[in-house]
Amino acid sequence: MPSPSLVIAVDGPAASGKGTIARGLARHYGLPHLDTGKLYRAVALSLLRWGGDPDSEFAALRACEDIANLMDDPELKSEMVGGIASRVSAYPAVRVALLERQREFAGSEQGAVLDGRDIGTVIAPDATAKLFVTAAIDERARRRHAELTTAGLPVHLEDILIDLKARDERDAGRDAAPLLMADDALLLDTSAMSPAEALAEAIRLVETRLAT
Ligand SMILES: Nc1ncnc2c1ncn2[C@@H]1O[C@H](COP(=O)(O)OP(=O)(O)O)[C@@H](O)[C@H]1O
Ligand SMILES: Nc1ccn([C@@H]2O[C@H](COP(=O)(O)OP(=O)(O)O)[C@@H](O)[C@H]2O)c(=O)n1
Repeated sequence: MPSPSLVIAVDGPAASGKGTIARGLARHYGLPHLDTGKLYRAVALSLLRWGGDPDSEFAALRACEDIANLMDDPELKSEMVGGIASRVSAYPAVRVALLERQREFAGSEQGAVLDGRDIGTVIAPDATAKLFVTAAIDERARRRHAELTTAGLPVHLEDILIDLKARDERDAGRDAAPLLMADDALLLDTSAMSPAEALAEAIRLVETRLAT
């Protein structure tokens, strides 16, 4: 049985493997998992479907009202939606609109695993264990390319690389909750690891936190 309030924060840049690790940690410790990137992607998709302007904070805020039925939409995975998500997620009003449900999830009595960009810094600053997952940009681009190709989306590796670099810069450079490694986070570079090796190392790092 997991500790009743075990909360694990997993942050990192796009396609670093944080979602795979977060899902694996949730399975290992028997905890519920929230992929917070899906919330921002759903806002982006809602905006796209309705024809709202991503340059308008007001339009992006309106798009937040209409995301419940988009959470399992296959189009969420596209790099186009990811790119718009990284633009609308820079708006403070959008971050505030999505804050409470993430805090509630992180505060659940049964504990939780959340992955995103600002989990260890803003959403769950008191998390039991914080991991900052990263990987070399070329490796991340290869992984995302393989993922999207397997899903049947026609994409070019060079375009993915350009998109990921732009998204990294936007996510790290914004004023509102930028992508930032928390002071007390543990770094996990998965560049040369298989998914199974990365999960084993993540469990080892969480255990070191639980032991202290
Ligand atoms: N260590 C790894 N080695 C190779 N591929 C990986 C590894 N970790 C994840 N992947 C694959 O890379 C893609 C992106 O991983 P994901 O966990 O979704 O990243 P993120 O949540 O950081 O965007 C997925 O297709 C996943 O299966
Ligand atoms: N906690 C979070 C999660 C995602 N995001 C934004 O949402 C975008 C999509 O997030 P994601 O986690 O689905 O992206 P990937 O890492 O899976 O490519 C990111 O580029 C961020 O701009 C955020 O700002 N804060």
